[in-house]
Amino acid sequence: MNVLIIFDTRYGNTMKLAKAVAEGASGVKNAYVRLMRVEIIEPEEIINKNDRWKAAVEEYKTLPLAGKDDLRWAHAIVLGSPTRFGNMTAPLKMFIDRTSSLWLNGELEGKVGGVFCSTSSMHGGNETTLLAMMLPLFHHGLIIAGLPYTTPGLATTGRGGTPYGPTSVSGPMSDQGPTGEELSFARSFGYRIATIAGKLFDRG
Ligand SMILES: Cc1cc2nc3c(=O)[nH]c(=O)nc-3n(C[C@H](O)[C@H](O)[C@H](O)COP(=O)(O)O)c2cc1C
Repeated sequence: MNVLIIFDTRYGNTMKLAKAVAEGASGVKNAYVRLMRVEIIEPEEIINKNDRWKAAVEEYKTLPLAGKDDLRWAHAIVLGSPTRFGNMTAPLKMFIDRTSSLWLNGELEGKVGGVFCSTSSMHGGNETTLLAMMLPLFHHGLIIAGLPYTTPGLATTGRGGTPYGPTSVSGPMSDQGPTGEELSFARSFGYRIATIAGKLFDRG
């Protein structure tokens, strides 16, 4: 069974969450995991002006670009994004907006979906970004899974981690974390997504 994780990042926080989601998903028997990126739309000189963007984007660029065939390949599709004004980033939205042909044919219907994100502030879009990312997944007919409150620490977290999906709160300089607990939520989420996809699709 195939798990596709597509995400965007600039400071690297969402990338750390994405790797933890991938790690969790990989722990499920018969799970094949692809960690993929979307297009970078800023000019290189803008990225290079910020040393931390530059370092994170250098690593991000080594990941393969996601395309429509990857979406077809997947039994579970997980989207991750930094929060931008309470919403996902433009490059991730642009990627989604190019999937109309799949939507027309209902090609993604019945697959498992999930979302994760990173914000600077606790209440600056942590949950709205997750909900916004769910909307196109619903339009495509995916079956959305979140993170249940039996996940250790979720009911008491003072930072990231929501029942809608894992998150991190990176602070005003975007340089804090993800914490060990935020990463453990991301791993649990990846494991859960792959487990559900396995139950629905694994015939092995
Ligand atoms: C243009 C822009 C808009 C942002 N908007 C928000 C926001 O609405 N709420 C928030 O908490 N953080 C906001 N941030 C901060 C990022 O969401 C935060 O730094 C996040 O951790 C970045 O994730 P990344 O490390 O994966 O790039 C914004 C950052 C930028 C550059």
